[in-house]
Amino acid sequence: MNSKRVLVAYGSRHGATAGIASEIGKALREDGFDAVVLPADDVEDVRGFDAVVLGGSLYAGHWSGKALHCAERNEQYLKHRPVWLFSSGPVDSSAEQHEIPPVPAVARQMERLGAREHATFGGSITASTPGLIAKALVRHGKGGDFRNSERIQAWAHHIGSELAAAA
Ligand SMILES: Cc1cc2nc3c(=O)[nH]c(=O)nc-3n(C[C@H](O)[C@H](O)[C@H](O)COP(=O)(O)O)c2cc1C
Repeated sequence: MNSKRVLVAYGSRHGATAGIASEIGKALREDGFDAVVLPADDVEDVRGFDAVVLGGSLYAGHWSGKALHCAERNEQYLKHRPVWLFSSGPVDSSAEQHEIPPVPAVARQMERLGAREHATFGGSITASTPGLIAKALVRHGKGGDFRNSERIQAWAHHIGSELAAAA
């Protein structure tokens, strides 16, 4: 067991991003890290962690406010730790086809925190997603679960290898 503690925090409205965070946490635990997965709202202090992965879902071109506030609240400590950011959203295969850059607020956080990398993962809208827009999208055949476990796990193991190399 690697003694490094890694926080995987997420801002999610309906659980899709929480699922991605949980896969990242699982992959990091497989790599021997002590990975803890928490909703971004519950993160009060990151000082107990050696590294942080923070992600949020995209709505109308904006990153989750929960993830953004978590980054802002903890800025002074995140700056001194290795940080990775991710976004989740596209309900199509675009995230598989090309790299989707961070939206402007996330790009600013990358800069402020000196974050190592950003990744965009596909999102999910299914019949159980609440909200009129989500329901309409599903009705018109535009829903689906585009979270790609293989890609999520590969990114998490890549983070794990960077952290192990820095040991
Ligand atoms: C009203 C609405 C607006 C959305 N806007 C975006 C968007 O601007 N960009 C994007 O990539 N995905 C967008 N999505 C897709 C969501 O980001 C996707 O469903 C995501 O997996 C939701 O994650 P969550 O359940 O963790 O909140 C939108 C979804 C809805 C319902």
